[in-house]
Amino acid sequence: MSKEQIVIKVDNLRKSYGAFEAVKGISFSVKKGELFAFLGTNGAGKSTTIDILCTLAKKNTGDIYIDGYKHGDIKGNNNIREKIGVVFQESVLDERLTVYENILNRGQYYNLSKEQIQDNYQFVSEYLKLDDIKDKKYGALSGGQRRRSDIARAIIHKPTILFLDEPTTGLDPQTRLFVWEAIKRLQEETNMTIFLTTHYMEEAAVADNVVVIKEGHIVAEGTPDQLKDKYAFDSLHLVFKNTFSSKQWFKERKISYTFKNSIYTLRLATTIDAYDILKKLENQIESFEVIKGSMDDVFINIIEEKEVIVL
Ligand SMILES: Nc1ncnc2c1ncn2[C@@H]1O[C@H](COP(=O)(O)OP(=O)(O)OP(=O)(O)O)[C@@H](O)[C@H]1O
Repeated sequence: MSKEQIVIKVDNLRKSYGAFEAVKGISFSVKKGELFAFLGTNGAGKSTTIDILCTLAKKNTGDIYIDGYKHGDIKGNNNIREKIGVVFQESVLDERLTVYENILNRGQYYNLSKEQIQDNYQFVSEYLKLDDIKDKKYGALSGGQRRRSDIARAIIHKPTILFLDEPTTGLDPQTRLFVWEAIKRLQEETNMTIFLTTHYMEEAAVADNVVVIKEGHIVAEGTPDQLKDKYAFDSLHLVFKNTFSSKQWFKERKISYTFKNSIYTLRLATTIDAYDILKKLENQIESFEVIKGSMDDVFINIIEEKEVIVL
């Protein structure tokens, strides 16, 4: 299937809790097979939006299409549930059952045949490496093992779209990497669309597309590179030898900088521009560091409403 096919289309979605409007008319679309990162500060409206898309909560107004099905009526919502898998922040597996039993039960919920469930189990077990935990009770698992089981359960019916609400929060770095690699493999090898919320910007940095919401409004969207161009910058940090009159040097050349804790910071259009400056100053420098603009900068600058002007 074409990468350009739209699998999620949201138009002017609104959701209120009583008098409080949590989602204030957002519109966006997600293409088939992409890793889509839905970002925002705590309370921005991410979980509310996911709950609505997954048919677990009602919207107030707005049009939503998921994998071609219209969201909102019973038939459309039932069709949508067949096409999606969801991993919530809080686990929904039965603590008293084994991993295998939990996943099998879920397969039965989708009316899959025994053979189909077995085939699909092999598929999810390979991606989430379930062999060593298959017969363990879910309640006895570590946080990382639970996450692997949660994801496996969510994809036992091989959905078109997998919704992941902060899938790696609370995991140690090694487990986080393991879970993350499984998610990326699912996307790349099976063309599953991944709809992700995360507070880890290094995960957002490898997304195909990013939407950032703040207080229920979309405040930025684009590819990570597009967002970096607009909201982040590369910089050069310089520490000079005591003998060098650095401020005078910059003033004469009309170069802007910030100065803090003996470090001069210069904004760069690209990291290569550091080379020219370093060559001119090579005998005066005590130390230097070239720093690439990151998704952390992007997120902070978007939330603080600072667009970056490269000097
Ligand atoms: N059931 C509810 N009743 C009333 N207000 C709610 C309810 N659920 C969420 N809210 C409010 O709606 C807003 C959006 O919440 P939501 O959980 O969607 O944010 P979020 O972006 O997912 O945050 P987090 O990153 O902390 O998970 C918040 O102000 C929250 O307090």
